Amino acid sequence: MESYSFVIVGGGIAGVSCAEGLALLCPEKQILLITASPVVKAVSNIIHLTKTLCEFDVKELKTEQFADSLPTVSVIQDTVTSINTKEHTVCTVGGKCIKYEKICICTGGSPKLIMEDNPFVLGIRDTESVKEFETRIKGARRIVVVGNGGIATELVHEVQGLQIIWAIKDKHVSATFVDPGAAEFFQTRLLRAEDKETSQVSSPVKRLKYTVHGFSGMKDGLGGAALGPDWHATFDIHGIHPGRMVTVEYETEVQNVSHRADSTDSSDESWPIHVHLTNGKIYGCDFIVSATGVTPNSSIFATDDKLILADDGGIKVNWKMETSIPDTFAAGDVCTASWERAPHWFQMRLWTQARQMGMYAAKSMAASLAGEEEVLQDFSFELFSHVTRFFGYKVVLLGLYNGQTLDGQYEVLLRVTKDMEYIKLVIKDGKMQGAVLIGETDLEEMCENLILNQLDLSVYGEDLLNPDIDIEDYFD
Ligand SMILES: Cc1cc2nc3c(=O)[nH]c(=O)nc-3n(C[C@H](O)[C@H](O)[C@H](O)COP(=O)(O)OP(=O)(O)OC[C@H]3O[C@@H](n4cnc5c(N)ncnc54)[C@H](O)[C@@H]3O)c2cc1C
Ligand SMILES: NC(=O)C1=CN([C@@H]2O[C@H](COP(=O)(O)OP(=O)(O)OC[C@H]3O[C@@H](n4cnc5c(N)ncnc54)[C@H](OP(=O)(O)O)[C@@H]3O)[C@@H](O)[C@H]2O)C=CC1
Repeated sequence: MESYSFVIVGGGIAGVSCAEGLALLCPEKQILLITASPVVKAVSNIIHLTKTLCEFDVKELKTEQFADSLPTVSVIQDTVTSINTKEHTVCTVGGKCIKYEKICICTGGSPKLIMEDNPFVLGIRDTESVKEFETRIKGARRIVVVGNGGIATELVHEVQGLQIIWAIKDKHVSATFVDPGAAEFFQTRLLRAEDKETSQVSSPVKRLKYTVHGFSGMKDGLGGAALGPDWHATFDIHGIHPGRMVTVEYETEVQNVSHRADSTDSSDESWPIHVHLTNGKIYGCDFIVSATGVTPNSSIFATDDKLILADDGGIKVNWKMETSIPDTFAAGDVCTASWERAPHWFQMRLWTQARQMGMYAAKSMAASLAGEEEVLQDFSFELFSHVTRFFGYKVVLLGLYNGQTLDGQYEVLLRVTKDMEYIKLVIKDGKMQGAVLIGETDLEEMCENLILNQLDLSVYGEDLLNPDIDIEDYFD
């Protein structure tokens, strides 16, 4: 039987970062990456904006290309069906059984759709699903987007040439990421009717280009690795009309859908599907995008011993990224951080965290193989940090940026310059707990430091955000 020191399951950012980390830390050990997808996702061109905040490009590499780049890493494209944790063996659909000493599960997540099996309900996760979306949108006049997180926020801004009904449970848009004030700040760009390409709001794509040649889909219907920054940039996601129109339906959910011709909406057109919202409105549309979160792929293969799962379905991991089963680690979207967290960090299923967890799992696995007891936790778990783009603006989120875990016991310092910047600082007992920085604020480094060092800022009061005072001078 083939045997490896380390086996990693999954070729997304978490699995690839884990493999790269192990190759670096244990150059004499053999590593195997098993992935259902024909391409793997690797990080490149990392730009550190602060200690914890970084931007990077994502490359899609064919499995052979990735294996060629690291001499001790082998890659097979296959689907894992079972892991025997006592025997330390992993078996695949392709009939392979492989022995390992340490294994890391990085199988990601799948879209959690509002209606599984309804052909008019699409989820977006990997290249294949965006291609399906691209095909469907070509002839579309109207779509209903359900969900109020990352994908929905990006879609309503990027999709052109058709009417979008955005149905959200909350009182404001993009609630997974921002507060009502920031949502208000986005409003002009959200409702702008003209074609984005002819307006000033589009920003150049600096990062990822997805080109997957000869990608003929996945074995066993398993999804590929998740998309990430700028995923929409290389797909043609235009409907048939010029411009676009977004109607937001607030505080509502989808009650049911019907295909009946007698379901009527306010238009006189005929539609293949009608969406009945809990607020009583009915919208006919060409299809529905369910951008309603992810379910961790934690139970897609058998294990002899039961992996303990968290309430959200993720595999519980401790601060060393160890699961409940010895020699079995997990990282990325599939796992749920179940250690006592630093006060300003929490888990969100993001690209950045998948990378940090994959790299850190590698460190832990290497130490475990070497019998080293002590592993220092990575600095990145000290502070939640995320940088992205919403509605054409740079968005930086730091620490408890929405007052998470503070039970409403905090103050907010705000500075808003219409169409330019939105800065929100979350302060408790005079100390900064979090920040939302939208636009080119250049404040990320200072805010990061102030959250980490918990300096008492009471004496500065509102001067902290006084545009006439260069507050960075205070803290040099
Ligand atoms: C449209 C979209 C946009 C996003 N944008 C951003 C963003 O701007 N910023 C950000 O930080 N995050 C973003 N994310 C989230 C980010 O992409 C994910 O959090 C991250 O990629 C998760 O990485 P992962 O390696 O844990 O999982 P995945 O990327 O899902 O990889 C899982 C891998 O496991 C393989 N696999 C699954 N089951 C098996 C099996 N049984 N056997 C073998 N292989 C298996 C899969 O084929 C895949 O290769 C976005 C996600 C989506 C869907
Ligand atoms: N730029 C970025 O950083 C991006 C990040 N991503 C990441 O990719 C992953 C997938 O994105 P996405 O699908 O948008 O997931 P998110 O977790 O970001 O958002 C899911 C949204 O759907 C809502 N929701 C859940 N169930 C229902 C339901 N039955 N009916 C109506 N609304 C519902 C959630 O509300 P509630 O929370 O109240 O349940 C939430 O608003 C996430 O991990 C996300 O963080 C994706 C795109 C861009």
